[in-house]
Amino acid sequence: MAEEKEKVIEVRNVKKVYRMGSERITAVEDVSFDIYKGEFCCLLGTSGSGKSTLLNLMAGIEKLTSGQIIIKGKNIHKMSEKNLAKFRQKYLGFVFQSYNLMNSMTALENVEFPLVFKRIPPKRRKKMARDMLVKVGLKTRLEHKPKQMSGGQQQRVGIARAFVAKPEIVFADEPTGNLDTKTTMEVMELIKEVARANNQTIVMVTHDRRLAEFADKIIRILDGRIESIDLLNSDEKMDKESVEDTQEPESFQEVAKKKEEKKVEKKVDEEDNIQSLIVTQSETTSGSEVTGDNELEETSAATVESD
Ligand SMILES: Nc1ncnc2c1ncn2[C@@H]1O[C@H](COP(=O)(O)OP(=O)(O)OP(=O)(O)O)[C@@H](O)[C@H]1O
Repeated sequence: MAEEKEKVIEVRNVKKVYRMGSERITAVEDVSFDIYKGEFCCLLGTSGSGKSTLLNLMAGIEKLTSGQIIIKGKNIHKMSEKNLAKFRQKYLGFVFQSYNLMNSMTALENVEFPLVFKRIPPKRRKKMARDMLVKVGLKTRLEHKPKQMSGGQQQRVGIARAFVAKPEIVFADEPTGNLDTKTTMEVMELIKEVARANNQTIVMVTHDRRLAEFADKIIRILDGRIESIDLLNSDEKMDKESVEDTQEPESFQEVAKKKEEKKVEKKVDEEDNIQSLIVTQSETTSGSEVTGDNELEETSAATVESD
């Protein structure tokens, strides 16, 4: 719940239309809402409802068709690419379903990443990255590379990376979509706890209404429009009876649970999994900004390694 009523994100009459040949797909239609400092806000909807598009618009990754997105008083879609990139580095953090870690780098180096942009001296940023990894329970995995860690551990590294520079806002797109039920709950608790400790604002996309219950505010998206906005507090959880099922056939968590029940040993090749998901991620996110950020990250990776 927001402790101060400072508006950090204002979404005003936002519309996004994709053009595919002669076809026009309206992914987001006339969406308006506000998010306040310290709020944990969830965009909840079925597959194809437009929630990821909305998140990407809010992060400035996708271009608007019309409307406005104001973050910390700035109309982000009026910024130059360069200023937007700087703005993102200063105020925003990201957690992705596919972790998006650099496979050639250790956990420590991955978490140092955003601190390089902030020009924090190597010794200090190493300490900050280390402290953050300890906080997320990875004290014994500092020198491990992503493929030497489980999915849950990799997502903890992803969370440490997103939060280490203490960004005011963290965007998370299905952050637990690739994890089993137990790890999902641990990761959700972790995100919530870290954000609470620093009064950070979270905007999370999910199709899973159980995960939405971690939020203070649930914005339900249906066919690109807002269906409802619910405010929750810790004592007042969503009335499951009144909540319309999100109609997702089976979440990753449900599948994982069933497999656990049947005592099926599941060995996932993490490296292949991450690579294919990263490809999916880059296929689903469009726009030159994404490419720009990746280039930026590659550049800074070299900086980390050369320090
Ligand atoms: N780059 C694109 N080009 C054309 N249509 C797109 C593009 N990205 C998304 N869409 C369409 O916009 C709509 C909303 O997609 P979006 O990815 O935002 O939904 P979502 O709710 O996040 O779904 P999911 O949970 O499956 O990721 C869908 O109909 C989708 O097919």
